[in-house]
Amino acid sequence: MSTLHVALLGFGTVGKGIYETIGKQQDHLRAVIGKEVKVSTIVVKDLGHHADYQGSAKLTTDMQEIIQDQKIDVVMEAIVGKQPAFDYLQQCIIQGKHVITANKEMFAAYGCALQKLAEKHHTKIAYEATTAGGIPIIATIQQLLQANHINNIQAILNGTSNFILTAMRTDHLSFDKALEKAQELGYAEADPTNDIDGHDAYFKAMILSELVFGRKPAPENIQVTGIRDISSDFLQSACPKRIKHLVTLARTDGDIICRIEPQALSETHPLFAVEGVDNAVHLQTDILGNLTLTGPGAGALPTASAMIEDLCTIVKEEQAVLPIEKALAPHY
Ligand SMILES: NC(=O)C1=CN([C@@H]2O[C@H](COP(=O)(O)OP(=O)(O)OC[C@H]3O[C@@H](n4cnc5c(N)ncnc54)[C@H](OP(=O)(O)O)[C@@H]3O)[C@@H](O)[C@H]2O)C=CC1
Ligand SMILES: N[C@@H](CC=O)C(=O)O
Repeated sequence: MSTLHVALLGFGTVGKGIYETIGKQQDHLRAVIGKEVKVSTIVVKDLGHHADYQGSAKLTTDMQEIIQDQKIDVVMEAIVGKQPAFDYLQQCIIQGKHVITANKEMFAAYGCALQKLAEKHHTKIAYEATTAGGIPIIATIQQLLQANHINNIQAILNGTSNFILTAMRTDHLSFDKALEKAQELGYAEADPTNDIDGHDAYFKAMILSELVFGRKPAPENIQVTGIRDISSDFLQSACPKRIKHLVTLARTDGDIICRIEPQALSETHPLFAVEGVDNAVHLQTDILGNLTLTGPGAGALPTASAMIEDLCTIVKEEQAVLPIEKALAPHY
């Protein structure tokens, strides 16, 4: 049986989740894609953070060990920020490697450029984990858009914010205590201001906008407010409504509008019951009608799930294309 060689970029909450899940799911992966999946190299920033590492993959800080290794088929990226992630992934694609990313900040800025580069080099780029954690929202939208138009999206896209708002309302935790808990559970970003000030939800909204509408909203049509100033008293006073950190993305009169802000939702709203770390995306489509997907929006395993699903899709798409290419090849 042949081997699929995988490299990991990042070995924090998400990187470790991928590594452990690939290890545990070997038999299942072998059955699904017909290959042994081997993580051969892991790139981190500081080896000192990994003194207790005992895995079999090589741990290094030198990205060239991935880029120059011709055996590596797929690079799964889970590091932080736009750079050096964008440069690293460009170099991987140029070397013919497939790329899977969870890095929404980088992908919101450079997703289109990476997709074009991947097309040019006949490689694949997958980004399910960038948006709504483990919910297969990117694959669902890609499937839906073949026949439908989506005109309006309402969503909860930040697990940390939803976790904090829920814990403050139901467990009467202070804002700081709830944030601390979200950090311990691996939900929050390295810099949690991205979560609580709405930047993380903004990155995800931009990724959805490019996918659904083919472009981002004009800057004057984007409004972002986080949850930093919300108090327990305010949450209680809104009852029986619930305050949710809501993303609204809509096409109106040729413009795309994006609003990200706390809103009081009544019991009949499709996102009213989305609690804790869960995310949800409510789509209004022209043919299907309304569709709501809900599920874990952050954390090691939901994110690993999204990235390993991407891995399987990439391998299966390759396997489907190869026989066609062979059949189309000239016979001499
Ligand atoms: N946590 C979550 O629930 C989710 C996270 N994401 C995204 O996944 C990515 C990773 O998140 P998470 O695992 O939580 O973050 P962590 O902070 O837990 O881990 C980040 C990892 O990236 C490594 N790293 C950072 N900068 C560099 C660099 N310049 N070169 C090489 N390695 C680097 C760190 O190395 P070292 O260990 O040496 O410090 C660490 O291993 C982020 O982009 C995040 O937005 C997406 C969906 C969900
Ligand atoms: N920090 C993010 C992690 C997943 O994208 C969140 O809380 O949603």
